[in-house]
Amino acid sequence: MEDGARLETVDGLILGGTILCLDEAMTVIENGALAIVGDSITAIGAEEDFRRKFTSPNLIDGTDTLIMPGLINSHTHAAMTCFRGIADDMHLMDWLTNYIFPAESRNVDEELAWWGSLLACAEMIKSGTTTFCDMYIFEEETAKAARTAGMRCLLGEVLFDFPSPNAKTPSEGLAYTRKLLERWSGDPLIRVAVEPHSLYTCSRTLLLQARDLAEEFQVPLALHLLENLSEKKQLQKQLGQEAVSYLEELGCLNERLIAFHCVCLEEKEIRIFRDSGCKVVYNPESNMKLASGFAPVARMIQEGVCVGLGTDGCASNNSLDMFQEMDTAAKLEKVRHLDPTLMPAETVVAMATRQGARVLGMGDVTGCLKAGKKADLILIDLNRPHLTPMYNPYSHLVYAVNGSDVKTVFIAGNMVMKDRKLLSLNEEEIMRQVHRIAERVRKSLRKPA
Ligand SMILES: CSC[C@H]1O[C@@H](n2cnc3c(O)ncnc32)[C@H](O)[C@@H]1O
Ligand SMILES: [Zn+2]
Repeated sequence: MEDGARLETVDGLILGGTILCLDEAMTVIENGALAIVGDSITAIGAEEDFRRKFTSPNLIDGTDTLIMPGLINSHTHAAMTCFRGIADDMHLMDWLTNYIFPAESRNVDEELAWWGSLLACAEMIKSGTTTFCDMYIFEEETAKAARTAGMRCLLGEVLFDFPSPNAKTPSEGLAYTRKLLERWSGDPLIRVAVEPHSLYTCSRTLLLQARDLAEEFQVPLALHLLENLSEKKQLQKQLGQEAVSYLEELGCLNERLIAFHCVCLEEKEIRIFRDSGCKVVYNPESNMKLASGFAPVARMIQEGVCVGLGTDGCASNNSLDMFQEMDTAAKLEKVRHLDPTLMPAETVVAMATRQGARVLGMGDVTGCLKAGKKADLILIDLNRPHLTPMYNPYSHLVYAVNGSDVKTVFIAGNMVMKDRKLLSLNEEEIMRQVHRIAERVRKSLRKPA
């Protein structure tokens, strides 16, 4: 519009700041501006132009901020915030079978799933995550919590051969998943996946039923895969073949498969994953803490596998801060191969945004800033000593920024945090409730098994 002409009113308008679009061209706009209408971005451009074109009742000053797509935590177990620090410094199978599974069977109920998921949402929004992929127990509670928080989510009830606190049999787990799929169908923020836990906890029959359900609803099929060498060896013995060839035989290898961890994926299997469009989520902090090993992440990316980034749950990380995860993701491959050129900052930021969205089947919706995409974005405060000066914004995001530098967060056009104040959640009340739940968890640990 020309000077003097009427300004167009938009629902939200950010003026000023450096915008990182994270589109294919990795567009960066200095002194940028962004307009929001409804749940979507309608325009991105120069501050100078936008001041002459737009006005809004919700004007945000972006000066001295980095504006980027909200981060995507592609693998977590949200309600496990209630088990943060419950058992550390042990091997995966010891940790899982002797500590985590028993603690879960004694304590996980709808109440824990609800408050634990709300706490996770609070932690994630406060550290810049706008979308997460979840696997846990009583996922209806997680869905409702994410909806309350205003977060975008792909989630699924965990499926096991053995009873979970929510499903006495695998059939009950599948029926619960079907209900989730039906109930949340068409929701603007919540999507449902079918999520068998792993190849070592699910029978062939259960995996085939899970595959069929995912096929029927055309949704992702997500599972833990080859998390460490002992799992690989156990599966070789149990199945008489490699895990990936077993998944191939079961007809699970397609563009809807999401495999978490993949520490022990071989070269040949990386190419099979690429050719069948399977997606991978890299969890470096969990892999380090449980000493699971080094996933061949740089090789997967070089070969063209779509790889996202995830924190895993709060009992194996023990934080949901994706900035911390990006820092580790960038450094671990460097030290492993003694090659500092591996996993450059731009690649890691793309994993936590655009590629994460593709992994979750949401590439058309979120993961980059572009007109037409949903307005899922964060503003990072640069006016801080540890972020001064800034030569390269990607370097800053990976090596210098931490979650508490996130100032303001929009998801689907709604402001869910402003100037570090959560607008969709009551942080104090959530922490109070989780303290209360932790008391009963603590007592249950003192009882003999
Ligand atoms: C995640 S819901 C199902 C089940 O998985 C357990 N779990 C948490 N983290 C991991 C991991 O890294 N590998 C395997 N299983 C994991 C969780 O405690 C639940 O019981
Ligand atoms: Zn996990």
